[in-house]
Amino acid sequence: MNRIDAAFERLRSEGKKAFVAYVAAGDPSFEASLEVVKALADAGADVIELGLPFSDPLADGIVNQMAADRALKAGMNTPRSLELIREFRKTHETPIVLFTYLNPIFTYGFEKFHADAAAAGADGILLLDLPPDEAKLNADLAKGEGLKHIRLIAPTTPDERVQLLARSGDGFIYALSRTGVTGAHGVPSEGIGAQVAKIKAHTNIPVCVGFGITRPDQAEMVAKTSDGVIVGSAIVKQIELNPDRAAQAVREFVTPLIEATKSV
Ligand SMILES: O=P(O)(O)OC[C@@H](O)[C@@H](O)c1c[nH]c2ccccc12
Repeated sequence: MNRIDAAFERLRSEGKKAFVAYVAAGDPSFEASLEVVKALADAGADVIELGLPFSDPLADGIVNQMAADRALKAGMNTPRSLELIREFRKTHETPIVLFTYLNPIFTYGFEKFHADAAAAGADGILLLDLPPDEAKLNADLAKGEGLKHIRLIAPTTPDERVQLLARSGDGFIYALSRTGVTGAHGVPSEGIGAQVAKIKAHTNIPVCVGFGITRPDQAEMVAKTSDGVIVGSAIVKQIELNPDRAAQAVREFVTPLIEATKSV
């Protein structure tokens, strides 16, 4: 069974909510990033969203932009990102969603990318700038390789597209807590519960919420009204601030966030 499905099945049977952690592959270096990803898994993250660094990350705020930049400067690219997953898989089974934009995988080659990502040990893909209407090829390739195709739904997504996205969703739905780019600005509001309910009217797969979650009290609030909490920039900021002890800093930072998510 796909590791993402297995993780959510386990969480459902335990009555627990998911903690999904995002970092950029190769930030601040290949070796340090591998330690960070392992630290996230060891701290209890249920799913790791691994960003394949891209030079023009249009949906990312400054913290994630700088992380992608650090990774690219350290020599990260698509083959090295897949290599990082392969290394991680030697010791860990935590599911990995490979997040990126269309350009890097267009350059790499769609077919080769899906096949190589699956062979490396990825479990899902999230292609930010690929709308569902244009996604047939990638969705079919993902399916053929046993990869979950994760869909994003924004607060501004019109109702008929919420339905389309929710029904074509696979693994879990990523619900954005607000509009704009990734980062700490703009905290999630209680209104997110209504958005999650709207999505759940069309699908039985889990709905996780991300964007702007930085503190345990926010994680707890979001966990109460959804199936999982996604945190990115706040974790990435720890890498930025502690490049020489990134894994340890990340582990210390996520532990209370995971506890808050699991307290619900
Ligand atoms: O950084 P935040 O606000 O905690 O949001 C999660 C986010 O970083 C991660 O899921 C992600 C990284 N880049 C993205 C681009 C679009 C959507 C989501 C993402």
